[in-house]
Amino acid sequence: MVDESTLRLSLIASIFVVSLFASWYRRDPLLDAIPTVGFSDPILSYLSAIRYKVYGPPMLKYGYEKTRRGLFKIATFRGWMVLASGPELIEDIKKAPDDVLTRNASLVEPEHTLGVTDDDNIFIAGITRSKLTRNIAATFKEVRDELIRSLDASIPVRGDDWVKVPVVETVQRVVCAATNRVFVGTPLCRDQNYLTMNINLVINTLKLAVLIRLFPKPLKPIVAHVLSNLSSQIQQGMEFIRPMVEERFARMEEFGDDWDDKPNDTLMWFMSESQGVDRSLRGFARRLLMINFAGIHTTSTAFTSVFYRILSDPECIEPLRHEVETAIAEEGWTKAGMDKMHKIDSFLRESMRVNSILAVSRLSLRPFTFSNGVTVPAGTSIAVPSAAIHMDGEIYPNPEEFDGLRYAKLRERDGDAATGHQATSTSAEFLTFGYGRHACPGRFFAVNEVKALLAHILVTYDFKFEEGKQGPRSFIIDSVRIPGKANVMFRKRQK
Ligand code: HEM
Repeated sequence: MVDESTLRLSLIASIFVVSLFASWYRRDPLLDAIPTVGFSDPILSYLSAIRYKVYGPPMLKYGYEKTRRGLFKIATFRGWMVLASGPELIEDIKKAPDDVLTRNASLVEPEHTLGVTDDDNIFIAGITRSKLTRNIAATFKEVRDELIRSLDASIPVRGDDWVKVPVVETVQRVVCAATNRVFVGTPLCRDQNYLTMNINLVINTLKLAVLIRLFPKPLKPIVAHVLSNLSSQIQQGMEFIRPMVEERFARMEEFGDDWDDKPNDTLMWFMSESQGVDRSLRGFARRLLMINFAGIHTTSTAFTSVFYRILSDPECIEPLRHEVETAIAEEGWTKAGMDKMHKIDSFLRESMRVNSILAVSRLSLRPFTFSNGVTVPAGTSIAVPSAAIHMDGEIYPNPEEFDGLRYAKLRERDGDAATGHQATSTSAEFLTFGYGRHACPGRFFAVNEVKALLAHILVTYDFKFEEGKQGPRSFIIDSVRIPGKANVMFRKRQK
């Protein structure tokens, strides 16, 4: 008897083999005009695709240096990826309308993995850009309360003793709780099962996306249907929010747009602003999963990476503490206080600079012609090799050196009016948050949260890597650099 999982695997393997052959046939001569890093031959290009999985950043750097400010292509398991650099070509991508270059078919295949539609995407980005960002100062106190509450539970320091804390898992939980304080409020943001669901969602989605992406478009829904537990995920999300949604709808019915203790959270914004889009419980659950997906893992990764850098260079700790204490003395624990922390901001931006790999990933829905006259066919992945641009010595002096104060010094030189050096600033030369119309709308919230967490840890604890251990090696999952796991020793700060 063949069991069900063997049958599923065989089905997937057969679809995969058929689609590989199909994609060899589908090579478009338009792409021949673009230089290749690795093999151009359709069959050997699969070797390059394997190589790219292991040596992505050096291959991007090689292509960038060979074609400076031009185009090159690399074979990946989902076909050719065209890499564009230089301000003009990046501007071309930025200006292209969504029905020509879409970001929806992005790395995580949101349509298949999270069941997210184009309308959902536009709606979520809009709420993040307007409501979430405008409420950063107003919700700061809640976010900070939740950060502290969650840290206290995860770092049980007593007396002067050191305690060992697994950083990656702890940061994910703390960030998830604090962010969800603004997404769904209390008590749900403290429900450990709810947090676990959202943390696992990222990992499950990434794993599923890696598989789905191996298949051509027509086969993706079939593969997703066979492998995904999407409907049970959404169902779970619905059960968590059902009582809140029912109660809030009842209030809206009774009092209209406003009532005394109307919550100021993302679920409420979703409910109040959703005229013309799906207003079902399922729709709200799906969008909450999506915004958690967009915000939790990204923010935790950004925090963990910069925290490891600070741990690796203990001499920077005192100046950073001093900055926090000065800013808090002037502004208190507020968003204005966070805005005064230029050194912390600079460390975070520098950490994001050195960790970026690919940016502005798009898929061409129609043939797309760059301003240099080169056309790519419909169905081509296009991206910007940020790993190479962020390491270009003409843009960043001593690019290989991690200089935590790089941007703080530039801000001091250029004065406060110069905004281009802040962690949230995007440009064709700093691409961690993307660039243009779709640049991350959650970046202002995320940067503020990372700074609040870092500032609190700096002034509350002493911390160091375990005796004899150093920062763990990061690894790459599909163009995203993930910090490795490590234990960090914490104790109450000794003044
Ligand atoms: C350090 C943390 C974060 C990083 C590094 C990050 C990075 C990104 C990147 C690279 C994009 C794609 C941009 C493009 O393709 O041009 C993006 C899009 C997006 N991000 Fe973030 N993000 C972070 C945090 C957040 C948070 C906290 C939220 C929401 C609470 C969020 C919501 C979104 C949304 C809704 C989009 C889609 C924008 C659109 O399609 O127009 N992100 N983010």
